[in-house]
Amino acid sequence: MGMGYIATISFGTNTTNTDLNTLVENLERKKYERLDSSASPLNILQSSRENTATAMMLRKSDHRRIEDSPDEAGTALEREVSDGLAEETARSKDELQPMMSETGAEAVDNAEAEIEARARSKDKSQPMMSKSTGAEAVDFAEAETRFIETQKLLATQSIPTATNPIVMKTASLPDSKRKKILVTGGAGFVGSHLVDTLMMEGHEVIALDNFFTGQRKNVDHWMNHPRFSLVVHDVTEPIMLEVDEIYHLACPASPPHYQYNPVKTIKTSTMGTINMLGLAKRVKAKILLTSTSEIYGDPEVHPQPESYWGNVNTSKCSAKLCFHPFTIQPNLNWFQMCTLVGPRSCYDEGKRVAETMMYSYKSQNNVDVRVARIFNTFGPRMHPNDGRVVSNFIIQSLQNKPMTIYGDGSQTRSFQFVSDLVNGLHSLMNGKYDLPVNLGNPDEYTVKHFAEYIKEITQSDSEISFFAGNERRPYTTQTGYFNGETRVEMGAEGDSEGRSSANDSLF
Ligand SMILES: O=c1ccn([C@@H]2O[C@H](COP(=O)(O)OP(=O)(O)O[C@H]3OC[C@@H](O)[C@H](O)[C@H]3O)[C@@H](O)[C@H]2O)c(=O)[nH]1
Repeated sequence: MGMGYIATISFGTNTTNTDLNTLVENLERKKYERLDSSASPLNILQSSRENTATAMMLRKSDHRRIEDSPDEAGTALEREVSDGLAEETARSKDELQPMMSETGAEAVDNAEAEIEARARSKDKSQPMMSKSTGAEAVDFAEAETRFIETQKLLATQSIPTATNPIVMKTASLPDSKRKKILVTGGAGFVGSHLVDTLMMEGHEVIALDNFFTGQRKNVDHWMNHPRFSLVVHDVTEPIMLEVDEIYHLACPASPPHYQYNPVKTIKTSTMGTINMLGLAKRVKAKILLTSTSEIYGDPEVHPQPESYWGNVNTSKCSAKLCFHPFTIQPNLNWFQMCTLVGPRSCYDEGKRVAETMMYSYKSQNNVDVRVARIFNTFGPRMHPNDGRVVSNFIIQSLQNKPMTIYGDGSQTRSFQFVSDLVNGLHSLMNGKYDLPVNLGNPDEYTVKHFAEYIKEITQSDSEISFFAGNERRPYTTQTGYFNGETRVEMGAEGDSEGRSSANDSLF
């Protein structure tokens, strides 16, 4: 290889029939938990019926805790909480004690302090209540104990909700190892899975989202957790936070979503990235940008290594007349958009600028940067109306509606499972390699083949219909290693800093 690196990462979970089958199940909303592949970090989220039941009961009782009904402190809890719950709580306490994190301990300290303060204020305002009968004093002490137990439980696991029935148990980390991590786009499809991983590792996580495509329900299960914060904010506006790491994911990624408001999309990639880089510079945080395979444009090199310069459309749509369905929208002048610049320009050019910003801040301000170029990704929490090919075909086939192929279906894609992507992002952030890295799957399908495949596994009666379109681009990561490990293939000459060692393991 001529110069520098060719760094290509591939992952252990192939896009197998099993993955696709399970995705179908997800979209049918049958069994969320079965979606996790064995390589997935989510496999430690196994839902235990017992824990779910316990936590749900605790949640119920927690809602009635002391500050919610100060007049009934203790006695209400005593009446409401069943003996079964008391037993479960005691058992949970034993199980969870070794997992207690510093933060958990802090939460308990706070809870104890709060209870003391409330008890003191009760002494002053309602002396009769605390001192009149011994029975009430006992009630209060028991309520206090239960409240502390609840806080301990909260500090080590998520609260199941109707939309997220899985209990997520977290690890504990000492202060020295626990990081404060910002995930922009943290309530989105990929962002929320990343949040899960970081929370389970025991870090303090701030998910920042403007809810354009993200959804609160994706992080609902962390909402009462003492180490989690959700900030509703648009990255195009600056924000002051103190963090150690920034995963900058915020940007609509599905073509219909990012083309819906192209000006907003380009603002998000440019102003949003500047704002996050400014924050990283100020607080000396490491920052990872999620870029895209689309920065390669309509690639003439296939599959694409990171060293490829790309072939981005800078003039016009390549079709004579574009009827790409997602461009025909009421508030979009689709004809004008398709004839002035490439229909994907707002996204692919935006991400190219964002990458340039990352390396400018690195060279000029010494910001520690990482850049991941993400290829087509699917998995749980993908919105049914996401508009990307995987969810479109699955929904259409399940509903026996025509499956919409844009163009002749000869364009190719590789599809990666979301947990593999999250593994890759996490590894990239925690490794030393700081040049752009492709994150995807080397398995390649034509869109037509993929439609037939989905039709077959869903046993659908859908017709496969072809729409006029301008889609030619093939996206597939250049295959490096594909043996179940995350590896990098390196050029023999190494880079400017002298890193070489061919076939080094990256992470
Ligand atoms: O219903 C559909 C949807 C899509 N397609 C086609 O299927 C192919 C894949 O399209 P998708 O909408 O899934 O998305 P793309 O692969 O083009 O980009 C996607 O993956 C790379 C990411 O970086 C991008 O952010 C993401 O949008 C395209 O050729 C598209 O035209 C159809 O034929 N029918």
